[in-house]
Amino acid sequence: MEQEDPQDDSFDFLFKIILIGDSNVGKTCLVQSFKTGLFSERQQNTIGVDFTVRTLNIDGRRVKMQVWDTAGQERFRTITQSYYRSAHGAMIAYDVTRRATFDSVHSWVHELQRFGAANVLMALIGNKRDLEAEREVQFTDACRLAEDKGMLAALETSAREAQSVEEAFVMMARQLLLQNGMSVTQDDTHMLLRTNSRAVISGPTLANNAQEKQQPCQC
Ligand SMILES: Nc1nc2c(ncn2[C@@H]2O[C@H](COP(=O)(O)OP(=O)(O)OP(=O)(O)O)[C@@H](O)[C@H]2O)c(=O)[nH]1
Repeated sequence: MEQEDPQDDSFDFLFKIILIGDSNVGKTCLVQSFKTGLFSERQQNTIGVDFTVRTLNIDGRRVKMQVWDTAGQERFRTITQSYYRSAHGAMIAYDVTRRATFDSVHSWVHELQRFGAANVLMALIGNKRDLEAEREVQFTDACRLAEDKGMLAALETSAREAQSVEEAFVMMARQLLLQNGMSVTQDDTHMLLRTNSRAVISGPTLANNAQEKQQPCQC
C-alpha cells in the first residue's frame, strides 16, 4: 500500500476509482503511469488490492483521485469485490492483443453491477495499443460494447508509452464533477483522445457539456 503524500491532504473532491479486468492487461502499469508517468516492464501480479492517490487540478478545483488497483487473478475475487461498493468510478481494462480479455469484460461489468454502487461510472480501457501488430480487438468492437453497457467512453491506452492514460483519469474526474453538480469547462482532453486514442465519449452529461467538440459514437 502506498502512503498518502501529506501535501495531498487538502482537496475539494475525493473520487474513488477502481481498476478491474483480467490479469496482465496492465492495470498496475496504468496506475503507475498515472501516478509517476513512468513504465516499468516487470510487474508482480497484484495481490488483493493496492491503492494510489494523485490530486488533479481541474478548473481550479483540487480533485483527489484515489485509485484502487485490483488483482485480476480469480483467486483474489472475494477480496476485490469488497472494494466495489465504495467506488465512484470503474475502469474496466482489457488487453487489445488478447481477445479473451475483451470477452471477459461482460463478466467484469456483471460483477460491478452486482457488487458496486448503482450509479457507478464506467469506462472501457483497451491497453497496450503500442502493440499494433498483435492487435486482436478492434476499437469499433470496444465502442459498441461501451455503448451497450452504458459506459462513459471506450478508449485505448498504452501504459508503456504513456498514451492517453492521464486523459482517461482526467475524463473520469471531469465527468464525476459534472455528476456532482459542478460546471466544468472543456479542455483539450477530448481532442487529444480523438486524435491519439480514438476515444468515443458516450456519456450523456459529458456529451451535452462538450457540445460540438465531441464526436458521437459511430459504431
Ligand atoms: N507493450 C505493453 N506492455 C504493457 C503495457 N502495460 C502493461 N504491460 C505489460 O503487461 C504485463 C502485465 O502488466 P500489469 O500491470 O502487471 O498487469 P495487471 O493487469 O496489473 O495484472 P494483475 O496484477 O495480475 O491483475 C507486464 O509485463 C507489463 O510490462 C502496455 O501499455 N504496453
